[in-house]
Amino acid sequence: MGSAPAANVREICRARRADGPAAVLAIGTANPANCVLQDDFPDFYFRATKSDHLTGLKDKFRRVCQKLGVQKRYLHHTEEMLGAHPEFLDLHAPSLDARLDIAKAAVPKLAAEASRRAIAEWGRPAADITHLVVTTNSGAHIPGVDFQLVPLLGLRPTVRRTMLYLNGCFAGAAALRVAKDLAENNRGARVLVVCAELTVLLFNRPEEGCFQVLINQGLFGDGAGAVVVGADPVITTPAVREHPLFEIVSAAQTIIPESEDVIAMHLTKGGYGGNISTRQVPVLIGDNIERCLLDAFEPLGIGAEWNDLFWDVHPGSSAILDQVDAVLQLKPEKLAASRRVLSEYGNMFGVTVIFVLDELRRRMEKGEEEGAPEWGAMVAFGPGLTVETMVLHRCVAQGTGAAAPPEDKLTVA
Ligand SMILES: CC(C)(COP(=O)(O)OP(=O)(O)OC[C@H]1O[C@@H](n2cnc3c(N)ncnc32)[C@H](O)[C@@H]1OP(=O)(O)O)[C@@H](O)C(=O)NCCC(=O)NCCSC(=O)CC(=O)O
Repeated sequence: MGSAPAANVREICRARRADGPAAVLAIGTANPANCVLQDDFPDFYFRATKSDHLTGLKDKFRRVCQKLGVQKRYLHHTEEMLGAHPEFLDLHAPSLDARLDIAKAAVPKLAAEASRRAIAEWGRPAADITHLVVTTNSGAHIPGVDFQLVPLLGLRPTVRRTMLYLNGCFAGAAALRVAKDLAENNRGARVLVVCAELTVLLFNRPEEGCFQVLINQGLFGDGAGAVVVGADPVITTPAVREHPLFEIVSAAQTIIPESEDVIAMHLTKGGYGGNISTRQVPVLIGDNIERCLLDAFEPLGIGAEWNDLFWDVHPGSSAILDQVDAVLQLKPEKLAASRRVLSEYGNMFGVTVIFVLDELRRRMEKGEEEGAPEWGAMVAFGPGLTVETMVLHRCVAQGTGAAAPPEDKLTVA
């Protein structure tokens, strides 16, 4: 077989790339049924862990719970489940296998629920998904959630899967970044991004002197988010047309220098161990966020008037959002979507930015996003201290805000 001249190979590569930018075509979310109210949670938590005698610690936990910006969360684990696993209440008992078994069964189901919603909104058959990018911190299985999702969703066995484990809270943004590259470099690709988290690996009994346990129990929630990403929106039939919501214009990731131990977690025999330097995290984010944003926006020639943008900031806690507000001098409503998601669902690791994107879309459709900004930023934080930055462009609404592309931007499959 003769080799093609170099120029032809370049042509072939070019022809395989999409014409336009990757865009968010649909979003789906899901949570477990078990809803816990933050006001009731200290009573539940200290009762379920047989720790009611630690009255001082319970009072402290109550104070911490009030400071996080969370009012409600959804948790897969229930009092009955904890009752069936006394080993979960002992920081030093081996419980990893049991926790992983729970995650193995439950994460794919929750991930599938969010995915089905995204695919239904997208309007095309699941078999049209060409690539699957799945991310979770809740599990360590091979084959993983990505593999389980293929039959659960009716995806093709040839769907090209990428599984991202243990990316902490930047997992959702990282998966979207990967999806952008896949969509733009494979003409016609339709990438399903799925992010799912359960906190059963984090659950532990309160202990004097262990502040991290209090943060883990008070802040994090369970959920799944799914996004269909693709370039060059398509009309498959007159009745079915893709509706891009946000174009993903650029995506970047940065390590904050000397931050290796700021957020560090690892699997232990008792579930997740590790530490989040809760006092340092907001400060470091405040010190670095503007530089990350300037690096993202300046090359695009977009002015850095931060109040002219819409914002999807990972709501790590209200202290983090307050710091972002203060440094960027944002108007109070600018982080409303992030604050609402934190309040209603807690910090769901990488899933949270997908919920915020969904909330932003809803606010835009209802005309609640002041000034209807065209450009926006997604900012996510995670281990080390890593910052993911994404520049988004809202696809301008036709009438309702349910964004539809102009006819000349549509291609027919
Ligand atoms: C922890 C906080 C809620 C504390 O809030 P404030 O600072 O406003 O309140 P505060 O100083 O009065 O603290 C409330 C109580 O907690 C205690 N306290 C606070 N920080 C502490 C610490 N690091 N160690 C021990 N105790 C601590 C205080 O002494 C006080 O106790 P007393 O009441 O007894 O006096 C906040 O600092 C915060 O939200 N930090 C960021 C949280 C975070 O890192 N989120 C990211 C999650 S990770 C993520 O999102 C990404 C990922 O995982 O990848």
